[in-house]
Amino acid sequence: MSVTVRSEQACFGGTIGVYSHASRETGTEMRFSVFVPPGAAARPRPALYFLAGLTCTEETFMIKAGALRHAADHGLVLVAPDTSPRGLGLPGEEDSWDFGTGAGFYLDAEAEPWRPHYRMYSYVTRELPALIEAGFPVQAGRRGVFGHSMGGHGALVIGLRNPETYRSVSAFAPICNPVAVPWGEKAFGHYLGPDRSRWTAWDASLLMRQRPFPDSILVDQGMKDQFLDGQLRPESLESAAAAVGQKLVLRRHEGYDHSYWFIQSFIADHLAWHAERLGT
Ligand SMILES: N[C@@H](CCC(=O)N[C@@H](CSC=O)C(=O)NCC(=O)O)C(=O)O
Repeated sequence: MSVTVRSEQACFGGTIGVYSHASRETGTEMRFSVFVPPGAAARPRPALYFLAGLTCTEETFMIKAGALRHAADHGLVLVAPDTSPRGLGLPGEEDSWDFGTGAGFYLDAEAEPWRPHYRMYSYVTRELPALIEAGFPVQAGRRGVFGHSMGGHGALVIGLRNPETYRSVSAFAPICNPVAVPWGEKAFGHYLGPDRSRWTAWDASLLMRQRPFPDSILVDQGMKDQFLDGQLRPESLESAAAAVGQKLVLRRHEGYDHSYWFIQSFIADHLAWHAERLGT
C-alpha cells in the first residue's frame, strides 16, 4: 500500500513527518503523523500510539504536547492518527464539534450511514499498525497506546480489548464511562444505534469489569477540567478497578484544566511509563 509523504522535518535528532494513504477501513484518504527518534534506523524501536480528542487532527498532539523531546530521549517511535475520516459528506457529519468529523470515537460503527466508513477502531488497531510496521523502523508487535479525552477513551478501550498486543496503556482526562455521559450517548447512539446493549463493548469502565488489563494503567486528571463534571467520570473507572483488582494509578491534579497545557505538564511521566513497559 502506498503512503504519501506530506512533510518530513528533523526534530530532536530524529524525524517528524505527516503522511497520507488511501484507507481500506474508512474508504477515505487518512493522515497520520510519526516521530522517529534518533538511532532508530540502526535499531528499530517500540511504537507508542497517541489518540487525540474531539476536534483534533493527526498534528495536534505532535505540535502541542511537548512529547518529542522525551520520545527522542527514550527511543520511542510516536504515531498519531487523525481522529475520524473526513470529507464524506454524510448528513450531520459537520453539524457539531463532538460528533462526525473529528469525533470518530475509536470504534467501528454499526449503524447506517456511518457503518462503512467510521471504522477508527479497526483503522487504529490493524490497518495503521500494519503500515507503520512495514514502512518505519519499529519493532513489530511491541506497542503501547495512550490518549486524551475522546482519545483517552480510545486508548483504554483498545488496551482492554487487546492486552496481548498493547503492553502499556495510559490516558489524560479520558472519557471513562461513555455510555453514561452526553458525549458518549450522542456518539454511540448514532454510530452504534439505539440498542444500548451494543454500546458496552466500547466502554472502558464496563470492559474493565469483564477483563482487567494485565499491567497497571496510568490516568492523569485535572481538577479544574471544564469537562470533568458531566463527561469524564474517572470515579467509574476507579470503582471498576477496585471491583476487579485492576492496578490503576489515577492522579488528580488541582488547578489543571482539559487543555494541552495540562498534557504538556505531565507528558514526561507518560513517556517514561510507556518506555519502562515497552523496554526501550
Ligand atoms: N471546540 C470545543 C472544544 C474542543 C476541545 O476542547 N477539544 C479537546 C478534546 S475534548 C475531548 O475529546 C482538544 O484536545 N482540543 C484541541 C486543542 O488544541 O486544545 C469548544 O468549543 O468547547
